[in-house]
Amino acid sequence: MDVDRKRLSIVAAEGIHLHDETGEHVVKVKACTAEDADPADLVLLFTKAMHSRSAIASVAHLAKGSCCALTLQNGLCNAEAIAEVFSPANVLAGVTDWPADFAPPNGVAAHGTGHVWLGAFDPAGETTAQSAVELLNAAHMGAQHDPQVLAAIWEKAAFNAALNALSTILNLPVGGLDTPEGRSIAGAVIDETIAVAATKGIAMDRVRLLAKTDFALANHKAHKPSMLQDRQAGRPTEIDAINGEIVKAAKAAGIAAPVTSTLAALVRMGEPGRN
Ligand SMILES: NC(=O)C1=CN([C@@H]2O[C@H](COP(=O)(O)OP(=O)(O)OC[C@H]3O[C@@H](n4cnc5c(N)ncnc54)[C@H](OP(=O)(O)O)[C@@H]3O)[C@@H](O)[C@H]2O)C=CC1
Ligand SMILES: CC(C)(CO)C(=O)C(=O)O
Repeated sequence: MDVDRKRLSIVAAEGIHLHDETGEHVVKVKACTAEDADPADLVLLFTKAMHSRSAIASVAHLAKGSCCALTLQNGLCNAEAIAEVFSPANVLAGVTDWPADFAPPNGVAAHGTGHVWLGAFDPAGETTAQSAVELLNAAHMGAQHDPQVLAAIWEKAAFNAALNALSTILNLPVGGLDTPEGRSIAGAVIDETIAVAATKGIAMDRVRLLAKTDFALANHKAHKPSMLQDRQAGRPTEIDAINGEIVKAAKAAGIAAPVTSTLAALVRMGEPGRN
């Protein structure tokens, strides 16, 4: 499902052209707008975070019976947006580190393999979360059920608040951040986010998060984070849903998050319409 009718008609006619390390694959799919969508077992919300509310509202007619909705988007508050439309027991949330770029008009360029970690938004949804894991693994997505998925979502937000924001400010792919300065700024954002999450009772795993950051710096050197892709295409970024939500939570808890907040301000200064 998409909002762009021209793109939908190309995808419907020619399929999605997926380029990965094994070559090019053409995947035929039914492509349609939300109003033409058939009843579904699982809806995956994969817009940018600022479009979550409108996208999920457009599929409200699918939120019946046991139909579930899963977000693997970056940022905080996407699952909450889904839960305004779907019953909380049918909301699944998680994160992914699969790196990919949209290759217009109907292509996707994948830059290496990745994983998915997902869990239930409400304890009543844990069995459904397991079924979603099995479904994604039938498509070799490297999915795992994570009963502490809120911590994983905050860890991903910390990762993105550091690397996506820095990469966007510097106009450099991930490999360009692999300097002592880049690592030090990323480490400060990670520590600030851990402190904010702790005030909400969320225990982030600092060692795991630093290891993921190291892995990205070493292995995803050519990847342009989605925020940088948005900036280069002249689109608004997800800065409010990532750094912005961390800073908002820090303020609510009465603690400082100066590095995360400064990166947010620098990214906002370059948003479309600001200059
Ligand atoms: N790219 C990556 O490698 C990764 C991305 N993510 C996260 O995944 C999410 C999606 O990212 P990505 O795929 O890169 O984003 P893109 O911007 O490439 O794709 C989002 C698509 O959603 C469309 N869209 C906008 N509004 C609606 C709507 N109301 N209904 C249906 N479709 C809509 C957009 O259309 P239009 O272009 O016309 O606006 C666009 O085609 C983001 O949260 C991102 O941070 C997470 C991990 C990796
Ligand atoms: C690909 C990945 C995991 C790292 O940059 C990402 O989340 C993004 O690009 O937004």
